[in-house]
Amino acid sequence: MKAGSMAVDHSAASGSTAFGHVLQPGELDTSHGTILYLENISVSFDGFKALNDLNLVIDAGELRCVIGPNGAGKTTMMDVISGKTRPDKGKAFFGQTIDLTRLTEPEIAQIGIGRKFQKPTVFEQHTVFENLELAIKTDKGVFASLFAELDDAQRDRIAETLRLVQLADQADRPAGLLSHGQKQWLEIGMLLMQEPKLLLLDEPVAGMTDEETERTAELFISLAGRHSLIVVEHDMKFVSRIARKVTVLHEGSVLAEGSMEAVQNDPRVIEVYLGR
Ligand SMILES: Nc1ncnc2c1ncn2[C@@H]1O[C@H](COP(=O)(O)OP(=O)(O)OP(=O)(O)O)[C@@H](O)[C@H]1O
Repeated sequence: MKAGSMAVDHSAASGSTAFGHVLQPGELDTSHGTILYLENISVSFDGFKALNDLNLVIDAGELRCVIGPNGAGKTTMMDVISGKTRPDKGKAFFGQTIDLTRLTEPEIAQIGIGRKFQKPTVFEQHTVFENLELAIKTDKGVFASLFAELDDAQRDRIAETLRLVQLADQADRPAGLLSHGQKQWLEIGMLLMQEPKLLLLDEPVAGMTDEETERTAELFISLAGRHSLIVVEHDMKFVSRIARKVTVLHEGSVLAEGSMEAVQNDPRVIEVYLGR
């Protein structure tokens, strides 16, 4: 059967893209160019609105920086996207069709949203290579995973990821001996083994040296396009280095959005955040 006719046969049930690829139910549909769509999201904690009618649209392949003062709602926003916190109201869609508010945290990780928290959580006793190996085979226990044979494709993927996160020369070292920055890259590598479409990165360069920060900037720029990234960060030098579009949160909603230059010169942003 030709691809075109398949698209016609199944589109009513599962949707088809502009290029005739047939989407299975639950598969990510970014055919309209959007990977994440948040509309009027509100989250309250004991009556306090941590998010207040938040709207955010992220394009497929985009690298978006999110900044804002302490308590602006950045972490809460990441919690909503990753399923850790349920919004009181609003819409949250991954691609055109996947309603994130109906999925659990593990289901959201499974469909391709990978989250990296501020503190690295690698397996310190295991080597860098083994950490990536474990990340590939999360369905098995640690010991079963280490004794199961990797196939050639999996070995190639680990080698490619090691190169990408600049740890190829550290592959056989225990992860516990890595620098703080290297541990962060390893954890990003572990996330990449899951082939996420969207990466949520919470203060990724906190505690890094200037050189590590610069290498992280290069890494994120190289990941954009193939992945979409949302980076929450207070380090403005880093944000200026990687930013295409910046979203400024304040009191649970978007205060400003645009190029780094535009938000830096926005008097409202200067007043609540950058001028402090
Ligand atoms: N589980 C919770 N219970 C009660 N209040 C909460 C909870 N989580 C967050 N908050 C409050 O919601 C507001 C937003 O917090 P959030 O952590 O999202 O801000 P943030 O922008 O990430 O800040 P920071 O830059 O300091 O990390 C804060 O006032 C915080 O105290």
